[in-house]
Amino acid sequence: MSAGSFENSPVSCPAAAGAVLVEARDLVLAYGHQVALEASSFQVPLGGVTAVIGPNGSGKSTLLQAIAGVLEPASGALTVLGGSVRENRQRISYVMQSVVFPVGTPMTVRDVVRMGRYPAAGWLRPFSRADRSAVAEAMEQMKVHDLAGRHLDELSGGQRQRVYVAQGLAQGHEVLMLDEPMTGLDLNSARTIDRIIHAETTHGHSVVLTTHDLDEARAADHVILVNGRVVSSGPPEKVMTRANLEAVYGLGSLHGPGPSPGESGDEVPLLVDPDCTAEELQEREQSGQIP
Ligand SMILES: Nc1ncnc2c1ncn2[C@@H]1O[C@H](COP(=O)(O)OP(=O)(O)OP(=O)(O)O)[C@@H](O)[C@H]1O
Repeated sequence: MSAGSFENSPVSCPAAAGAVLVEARDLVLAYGHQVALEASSFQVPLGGVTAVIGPNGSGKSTLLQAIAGVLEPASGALTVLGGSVRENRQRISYVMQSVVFPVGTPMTVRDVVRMGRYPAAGWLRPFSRADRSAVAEAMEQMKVHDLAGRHLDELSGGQRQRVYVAQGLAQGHEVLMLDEPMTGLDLNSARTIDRIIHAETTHGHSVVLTTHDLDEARAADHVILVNGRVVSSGPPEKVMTRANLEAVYGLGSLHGPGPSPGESGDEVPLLVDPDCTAEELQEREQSGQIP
């Protein structure tokens, strides 16, 4: 499914106007000496859905990891929820792109979802009634309660993805961060996650997700376009301009003869549907469907 909607309804419980979820100043992110995100300054508003888009390897996951406190900035300043990432870490749930448990790990769905409570409950404290009900509710929300006793190994990729999101929900949070939550999901699973995203925002929570689906990004409240740095950050209509998308996805070759957009001020007709996803465009380009 192209989520593309977040159920298409307005956020019913928006955060205070002007409130800020993330503030970055000259933020540089790196793995050792390898810089993944060059100096970038941007803001993310509190509340609603923020979509992080960009080509493969452009730094989307890296950016999420930094906001979630998994990766320390190499330099620059990063504040989340008005304070340091460290002090606000527990207010953020982070669901990785592909949580990797080694094959054969004897963990059930329930075990994995329960792990979402550990940051709050600690590893040693016995589970309280509130912990148990948070786990049960998260499994119900993500429709994995029927699978509670099954081992992770026995699940399909889409079912596993729903379990990981349930783990994030069980944590209890103000900010839910999802790395490519819709990738590889069938229509029903994608709808389930779409509904959750919508429900989160109606409760005044913020959702930050990465996606390759440009329709999904267009349905977001805020978009961050990355390509080794934050190229643009703002409302979708400001960020997802044809010029920006072409510059980042390198779609110049998709145009017919004539000046590049922006050179003449005229819109140049695209040879492909501008609404197709970046992945679809890449596939068509590779298969020679697009000159
Ligand atoms: N653990 C790591 N160690 C070293 N380099 C890494 C690591 N993780 C990512 N990188 C590099 O950092 C850059 C950004 O990677 P990142 O995973 O953030 O991209 P992405 O936009 O999320 O990509 P994709 O769309 O393929 O998921 C890439 O050049 C990648 O090779």
